[in-house]
Amino acid sequence: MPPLENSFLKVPLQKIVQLYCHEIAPRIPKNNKLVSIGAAVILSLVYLIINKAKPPRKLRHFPYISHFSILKSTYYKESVRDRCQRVHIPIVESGKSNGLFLEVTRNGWVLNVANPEDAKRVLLKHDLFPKIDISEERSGTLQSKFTIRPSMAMTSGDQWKRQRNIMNPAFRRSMPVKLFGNLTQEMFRSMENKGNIFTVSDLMERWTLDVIGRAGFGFDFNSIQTKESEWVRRYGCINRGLRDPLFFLFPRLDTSARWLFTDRQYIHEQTEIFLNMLDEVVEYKKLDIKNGVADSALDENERDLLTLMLESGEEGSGDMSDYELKSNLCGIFLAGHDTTASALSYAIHYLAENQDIQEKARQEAISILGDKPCDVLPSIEDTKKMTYINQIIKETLRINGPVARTITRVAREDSVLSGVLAPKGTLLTVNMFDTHHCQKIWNDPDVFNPDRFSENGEGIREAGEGMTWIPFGSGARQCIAMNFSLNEQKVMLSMLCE
Ligand code: HEM
Repeated sequence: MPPLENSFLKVPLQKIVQLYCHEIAPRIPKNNKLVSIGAAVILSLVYLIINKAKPPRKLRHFPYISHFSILKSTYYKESVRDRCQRVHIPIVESGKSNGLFLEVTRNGWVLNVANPEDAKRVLLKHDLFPKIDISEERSGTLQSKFTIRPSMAMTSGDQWKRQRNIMNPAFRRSMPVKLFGNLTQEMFRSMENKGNIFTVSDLMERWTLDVIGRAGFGFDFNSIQTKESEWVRRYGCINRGLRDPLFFLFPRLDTSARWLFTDRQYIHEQTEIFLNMLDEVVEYKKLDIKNGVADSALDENERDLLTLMLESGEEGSGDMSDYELKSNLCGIFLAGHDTTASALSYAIHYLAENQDIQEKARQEAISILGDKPCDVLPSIEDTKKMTYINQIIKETLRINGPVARTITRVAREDSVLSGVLAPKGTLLTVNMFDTHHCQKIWNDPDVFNPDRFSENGEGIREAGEGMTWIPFGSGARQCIAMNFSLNEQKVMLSMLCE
């Protein structure tokens, strides 16, 4: 199938030879060997570059997006979402692609899967489509120190299964709604006396950082109170380092050439300090459990995830080394901080834009929490009653979910998707953003409408043939903290609306 943009890339070798023989060679002065060889070399190079810009032969039956389009996107600093909207959606809706198309990434050509039926196949068959292993290629980088192996989110097969078995019970038991509520109150208090103008995304980032520190391993970043605290600065510095596109695209710069970048060296030092702090926290938690004093004053669902994970290991769910534990804490941090902060910021944005929806949400919050002048902390039972606020959260995650596509998978065998062969070794990603914005699935996909998720709304089709609403992925590798995050959001939004 032809490329979807820039047909100049479709240049077969034959054409290049013809071009040389008919157009260039006759114009070269006779016996000028140097010019002839030079022209031939330049043309061969052009051919090689152009050919490199195409997917490998075994994948060329899929439509593909050219390198040029990626370069353009990078040049204009387009966000992943804007890029999906501008480039992907027309392809997905064109009818030519069946929601399957190739795009080049730093891992190579990746098949984007943006139709619900194939998404279901890829996500449910996680043994056939495991996550790719980038640990070796990224070894020694900041990314590998903080996020990659051996954390559960980045492993596959038995290593993943063993860790998930330990973490599942911990996430099932943990639902610290009191903590969410207390921190929301703390946020309201911190807003008093600070004028009337706030940057919502900043507030949400600080709130979710405190939530994840306390709920993750009982550590108080104190970010709501002050941005200047030592640990907030340190974590901010690491986060900045992880997002730096230069080192992300060229991992070698982060290892053998790091000596050239003093700021990068500083970020690595800060990361080491952060990781040492986690080592100490794990040590203390283990001692507390041994001495029987771990969070004993708290309700079961309010205890931190690290304690619950350690207990779950002791109760026979399996073993996790200290290194794995630490790496999972980092994973929980990264997966759980910005995601929920972004989801909440967008929810608040849509509520501000749609006053009628905001009023309906407020009425629901009042009917559940009451209308007293003081803040009421929602209980787990209360969050279950928040049907309309839940619809708002689901619609926000559909229209602007924080995770646009899954981590890259690899086909372990020849597989057939929508009747087309994806040979063994094909890299794939399920593109949630595209699925969530496809007109074939959703009416007016760019309109914010929480009623899609009412009892008879179109969003309920997710339970049907394929997977149409998948902001948390699906199957065995679905986000382990989906309920945790949904309740976190319900507590914040209901208290804010009330
Ligand atoms: C709105 C909030 C969130 C969204 C939209 C979200 C989305 C996702 C998605 C799409 C995946 C699957 C990725 C894939 O299949 O490649 C995932 C996995 C994961 N998420 Fe979340 N997430 C959210 C919040 C959280 C929070 C709060 C935590 C931790 C407290 C968390 C921890 C994880 C972990 C550990 C995994 C890996 C699961 C596994 O591989 O078995 N996420 N998340």
